[in-house]
Order: sequence, then structure tokens, then C-alpha cells
Amino acid sequence: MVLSDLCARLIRDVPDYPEPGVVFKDITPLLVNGPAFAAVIKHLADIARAAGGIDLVAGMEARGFIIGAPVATELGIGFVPVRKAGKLPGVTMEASYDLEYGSATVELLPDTIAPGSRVLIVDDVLATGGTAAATASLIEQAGGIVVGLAFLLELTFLPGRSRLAGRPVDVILSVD
Ligand SMILES: O=P(O)(O)OC[C@H]1O[C@H](OP(=O)(O)OP(=O)(O)O)[C@H](O)[C@@H]1O
Ligand SMILES: Nc1ncnc2[nH]cnc12
Repeated sequence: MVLSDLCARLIRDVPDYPEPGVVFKDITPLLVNGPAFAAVIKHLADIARAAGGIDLVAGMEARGFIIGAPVATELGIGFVPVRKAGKLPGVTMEASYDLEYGSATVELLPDTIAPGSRVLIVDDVLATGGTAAATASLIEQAGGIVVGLAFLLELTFLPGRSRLAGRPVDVILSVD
């Protein structure tokens, strides 16, 4: 089966979660399906290989950790955790943003990214783009080069892609 079709079957719509009016895309059924999860990781790693010369994968807490860390392992490179506020020790860089439900702040330890490092950002969902744009901005402020962003799922009725300022974006599945 085509990977996008498999993902579509294994991502569950949860209406009115976490707040009324939001249709939450729950990736849990996909995560518990070993072959499907492995195929997603392999596909995202292949995107990185095609981009070439990636030094680091960055992923955003929490679902970006689930998807991004195995992609880094598959590529044999390091993983940079971008965490929600207050979780990283020491001096951090931070960026705040709004998303479909509420607002958040993400943080990065700047010394995790050597100047000039080529970084692929990986997350499960691209929705408003707030999380991804904040993450890209932090990585670039830290001296990294955002080579691209790769997502399992894009919600195309939201303006996420347009907030990423022309950086290359790959997705496995788009839904409208
Ligand atoms: O494009 P956006 O509108 O920014 O939305 C996408 C983000 O929302 C979700 O994370 P969430 O903040 O819900 O945290 P979680 O991963 O801990 O569930 C998702 O994992 C993305 O990181
Ligand atoms: N509708 C949605 N479903 C799952 N994750 C999300 N992150 C932002 N919007 C989301």
C-alpha cells in the first residue's frame, strides 16, 4: 500500500479535542503499528538523504521527539531536542507562538548546534506553522542552517507552509 494511504488509515480524527472546534489528528494508531511506524521513519530518513549533508535532526517536544529521534538514529546523526518552556537546564534561547489550541513557548540550548550545522526539522503535524517557524528561527539564531522541514501530516486548510518562509517542506500526507 502507498505510504500516504496507510498513514491516512492509521491517523484518527478526534472531534472537539483538546477544545471545541478542533479536529485532533491522533497518530497513536500509527505509532502502535510497528511496520507502519518503521515505514514512516524510513521515508523521513530518505528525505534527509535526498537533501544530503544533514548534520543534525531537530524535533519538537513531544511528538516531534517520537518521530524525529528515530529518524536521527536511522541516519546515524545526532538529535537536537527543542523543548517546551522550563525543561532545559542552563541558558536557553526561546520563542513563543500560537497554535490551533492555545499558545506555547519552545526552548533550545544554543550550544547543541555548532555554527554552520545543517539541520533537518522533523515533527508529526504541520498545522498553523507556529511551532515549526519558532523552531526554525531558534536554530538559525543559534547559527544552524535549516536545510528543510519534514512532517508526517500537513493540515492544508491552515497556513503553516506559508509561515516557513520558503524553506523546503516535505510531508507524507496532506489533509484538507
Ligand atoms: O503547526 P502548529 O499549529 O504549531 O501545530 C503543530 C504542533 O502541534 C503539536 O504539538 P503540541 O504543541 O500539541 O504538543 P505535543 O507534541 O506535546 O502534543 C504537533 O506535535 C506540532 O508540534
Ligand atoms: N489538529 C491537530 N491535530 C493534531 N495535532 C495538532 N497540532 C496542531 N493542530 C493539531
